[in-house]
Amino acid sequence: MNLLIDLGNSRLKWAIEIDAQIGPVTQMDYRQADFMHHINLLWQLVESPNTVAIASVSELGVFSGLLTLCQSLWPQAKTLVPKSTQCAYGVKNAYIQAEKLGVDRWLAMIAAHVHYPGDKCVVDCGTAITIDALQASGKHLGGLICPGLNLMKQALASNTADLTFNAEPYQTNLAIATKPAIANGVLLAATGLVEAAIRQLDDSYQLIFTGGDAMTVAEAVSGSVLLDQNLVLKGLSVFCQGAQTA
Ligand SMILES: Nc1ncnc2c1ncn2[C@@H]1O[C@H](COP(=O)(O)OP(=O)(O)O)[C@@H](O)[C@H]1O
Ligand SMILES: CC(C)(COP(=O)(O)O)[C@@H](O)C(=O)NCCC(=O)O
Ligand SMILES: [K+]
Repeated sequence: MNLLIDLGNSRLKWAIEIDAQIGPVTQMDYRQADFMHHINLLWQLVESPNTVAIASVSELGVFSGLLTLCQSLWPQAKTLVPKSTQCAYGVKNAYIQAEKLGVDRWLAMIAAHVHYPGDKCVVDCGTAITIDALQASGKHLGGLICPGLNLMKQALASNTADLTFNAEPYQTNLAIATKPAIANGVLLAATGLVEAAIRQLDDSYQLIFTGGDAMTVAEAVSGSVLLDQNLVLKGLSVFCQGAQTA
């Protein structure tokens, strides 16, 4: 049994994996004041995992706090902290400095390569939206980064006098009031980015969406899309299996 932990810039996602099957995913806001207490209570109910695998693109403090907690709860567990490298599990990193690629992007690409055949374009709609093109062979062609939906709305709210953050439903029509104008504007910024990226690629590339806003953005993108909410956790699972057979 393994514990898989994905620490993004907004949320912590974790799940138990048994025999390469990932169980229900728990999502938590780690910026809440009682977060450490809360996760401690939840993890006390988890029987000792063989491996704890952590992917973090978040602040070092949160990551090391979680690592310390895991080590105190399950001292026998092996800790796995995958890093982006030039090549792993058949995927070849396009970055000039391989280690600079976000490890969540790296894990999502590895999972996409292992679980889906053919050329693909992985779109992670989290705090940031990231896009990575990957040939069927595993060759990464490169990627793009832009602010995610929440971040775009926050940027407007923080840098203008009259705009406020809102939770208006996302639609694609032209709006006749401020709140939907913002919501629909940021959604179309995201879909426009994805559609512009996919236009640079051959028709063979399949879009695969993951991340908290995957459904929202995928629904508004034209063409065929696949949705897999757990690509980063699935990438961690690949690393756990690899470490067990190594
Ligand atoms: N309950 C929620 N709490 C926080 N963000 C949410 C929630 N539901 C959807 N979201 C959206 O999901 C995004 C975070 O997605 P996620 O994949 O968890 O990001 P990250 O990996 O960067 O932490 C937020 O920017 C927000 O737009
Ligand atoms: C681009 C990211 C901020 C995305 O983070 P997320 O939205 O998943 O929290 C993260 O993958 C990161 O910090 N990457 C390092 C820079 C890069 O990938 O080029
Ligand atoms: K992420």
